[in-house]
Amino acid sequence: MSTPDDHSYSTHRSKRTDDTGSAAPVSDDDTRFRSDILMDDGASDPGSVHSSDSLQGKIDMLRSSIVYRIPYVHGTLPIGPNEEIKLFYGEQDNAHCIDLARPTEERLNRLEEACQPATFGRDQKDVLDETYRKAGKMDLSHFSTHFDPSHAGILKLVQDELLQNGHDKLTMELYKLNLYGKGSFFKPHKDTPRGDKSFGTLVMVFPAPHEGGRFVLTKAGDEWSVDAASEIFDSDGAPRIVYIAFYGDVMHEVCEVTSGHRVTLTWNIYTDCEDETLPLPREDALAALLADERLLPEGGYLAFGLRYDYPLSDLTYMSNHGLKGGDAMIVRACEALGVQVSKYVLYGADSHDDLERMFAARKDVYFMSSKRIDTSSGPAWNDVSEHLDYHSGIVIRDAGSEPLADHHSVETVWVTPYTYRNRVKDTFMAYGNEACTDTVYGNFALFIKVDRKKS
Ligand SMILES: O=C(O)CCC(=O)C(=O)O
Ligand SMILES: [Fe+2]
Repeated sequence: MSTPDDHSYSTHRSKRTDDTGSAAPVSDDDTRFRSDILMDDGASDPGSVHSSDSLQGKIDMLRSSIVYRIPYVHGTLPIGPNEEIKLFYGEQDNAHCIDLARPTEERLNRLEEACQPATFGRDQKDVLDETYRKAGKMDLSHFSTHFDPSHAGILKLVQDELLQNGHDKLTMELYKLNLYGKGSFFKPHKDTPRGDKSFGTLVMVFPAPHEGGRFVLTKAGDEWSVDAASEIFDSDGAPRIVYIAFYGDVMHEVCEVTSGHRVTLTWNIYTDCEDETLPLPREDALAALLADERLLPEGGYLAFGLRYDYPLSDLTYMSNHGLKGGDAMIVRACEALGVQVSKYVLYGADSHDDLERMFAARKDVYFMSSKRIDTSSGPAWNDVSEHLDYHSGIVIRDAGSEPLADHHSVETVWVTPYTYRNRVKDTFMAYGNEACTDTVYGNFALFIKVDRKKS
């Protein structure tokens, strides 16, 4: 198999961009961000340009050094003139073979007939709903092929782009064949994570002539699209394969195929990554900020909202080394500086009515806890705050904001916006007229403690 000849980026339509002009995710519906409350150096307007010497300038510098990369890689693989990509399918005594390098229409029609209607996962069930996904599929038990994307250099390329390292730490497993005839499509969805090591998906589109079937990816307000139909033949008409690999938390869609056959194979990508394989951080920006005594003069926390979704519902048990992209860069920067970074769960005014009352509905105040509220055991509580006090939760508020009247609170500077994407739901025992269960919601974020020991 030939090696990839390009991995150009496809059409990119940024719905929102940050002030550096990059495609970094910025404040979204699921984030809140107040960089306007840092008052000690007078830099209060988040839209203004801050000198690199100002405290706000240093915070901006750190934020922009945390690169949230394009969450997918895409390109084409040339197919040699004598190369065949044989795919066998069918039953004993009724087996067929199709060469996916140069499939004829007749063979594509036969393959289409052998496919089943494609189902998809909804509420932990496999459902058939042709208003959501109309396509043919063939499970692995019904076909086989010698084609292996890692031999074609794809594994290395995906690692370099999505893991940003040169070591072999990802693995791929062939998952399915999909065939989209005229009128077929798959509406926006995220792929079901297959275990804790789930990293993403690789889709390969083979050179079966078709029109339509654009592949659209969206993440944090940005949108990209790959028009494989126009890429499966080069300018001389030679066939090639189009590949698209993306992180598991990227929403994607196959637009309607208007003619021909769109044939894809998909692979699940798994990670076994260790910390040394993760992206290199700009630890100097973090060092400069931490060294600035104007930052949190009374001590407090630097906080970072998580920008990626994680397959584990309980991030407590996931090591920091399982984080991705820009989230992983924060951890690497801290490790390079010997600074501890911790994941905490935040419970705010929107987590529970008790907290809304306690925090006077303020959106910048949270109970911060190293543990999720323990649902399974323990005594019943009069209210959520007692519960959190028991777990040594501390109250944080945005730096420079009004202290709370009834609770000691610690100042926090958010470097990247708080997000609601890794939300946990816990039930606990509460006292009412009768003992009953109650529900509280929390979100994970990353924190660096800033100590200011007074001499
Ligand atoms: O066939 C494709 O292009 C993508 C299919 C897909 O998204 C899936 O099977 O989850
Ligand atoms: Fe998918």
